[in-house]
Amino acid sequence: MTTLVRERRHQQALKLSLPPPIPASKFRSPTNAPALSPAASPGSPVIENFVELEKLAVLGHGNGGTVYKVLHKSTSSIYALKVLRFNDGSDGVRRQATREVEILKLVDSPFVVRCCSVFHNSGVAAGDLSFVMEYMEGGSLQDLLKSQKTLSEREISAVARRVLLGIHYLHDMQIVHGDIKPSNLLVNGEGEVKIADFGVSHLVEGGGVAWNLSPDSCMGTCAYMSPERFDPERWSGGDGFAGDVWSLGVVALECHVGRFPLTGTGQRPDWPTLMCVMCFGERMEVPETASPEFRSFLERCLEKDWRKRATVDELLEHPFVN
Ligand SMILES: Nc1ncnc2c1ncn2[C@@H]1O[C@H](COP(=O)(O)OP(=O)(O)OP(=O)(O)O)[C@@H](O)[C@H]1O
Repeated sequence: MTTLVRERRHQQALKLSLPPPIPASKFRSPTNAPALSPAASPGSPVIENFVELEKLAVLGHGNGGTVYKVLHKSTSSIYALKVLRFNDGSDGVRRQATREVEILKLVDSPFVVRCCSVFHNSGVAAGDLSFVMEYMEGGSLQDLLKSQKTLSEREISAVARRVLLGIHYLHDMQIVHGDIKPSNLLVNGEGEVKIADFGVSHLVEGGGVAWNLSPDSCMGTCAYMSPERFDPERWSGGDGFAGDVWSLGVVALECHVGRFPLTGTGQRPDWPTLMCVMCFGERMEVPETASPEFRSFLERCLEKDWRKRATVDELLEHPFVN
């Protein structure tokens, strides 16, 4: 039996690419018709049979699943394979998987990690569901922060711009990502950041998103969730879209300070602590070490009242990302 070991990445410092600004208008796609099958990356084959893949290493573990580095034998191309396992009673994981498949079938953007194929019951584990995805060899922004601790404002600006373009694309398709956080922002070999993981995403059908949230139902971390998701009564619900902007603000601030920014040093971002941060005090503190443009960007993302928070369109025009 072969034992797969977790791949050791980042032995050399990873560099984020700092591309020249991309005109936002280039990626506006209000009339984009959804694709009907999972999007393959341009030029890459659709993988039709699971046996064409050979597992090489474990890339990471998430809620209910494992991600492997795999080789597509006939083309010698490398992909990432995410396997979600359904044990008896794991309704949450099943719901997550169904949602993820529905949404992956719709998306095709340079700012979103591409899914090439989906397999049901591939035999990796009982009742599993597997996604073959574009391999992001730089790992996640979380991995990058572990090795580099902080990013420069130029790097944060490049990350924020790509995430905004990705969120813009998704929102145009009425998709709320709902889980923007460092471990869901992946980096490819060119240092480009893309959005991944649609496990808690929603397709909005009129009237916004009704999140069913409680400390128990919150899958993964709640740390990047917006005030209106924590306390819908106080903030009158929210439309879902503004929550992605809040999460981006938390991520950008984390890249600057080098640790989760909404709680004190060493304090766990658990439900009661976060609830206090969201409910007390009017404004989020942004550090004076940030430049005026960055401070202004953060303040517009971290506006507690979602109706006053910046929209993605507004942020795409903000000097910090231009
Ligand atoms: N396409 C990919 N290419 C390379 N590495 C990946 C890819 N997708 C995921 N990974 C790695 O696998 C890890 C686990 O990913 P997964 O999406 O299962 O969970 P997560 O986002 O870390 O956590 P959660 O399930 O709580 O959202 C990621 O943190 C990342 O390091």
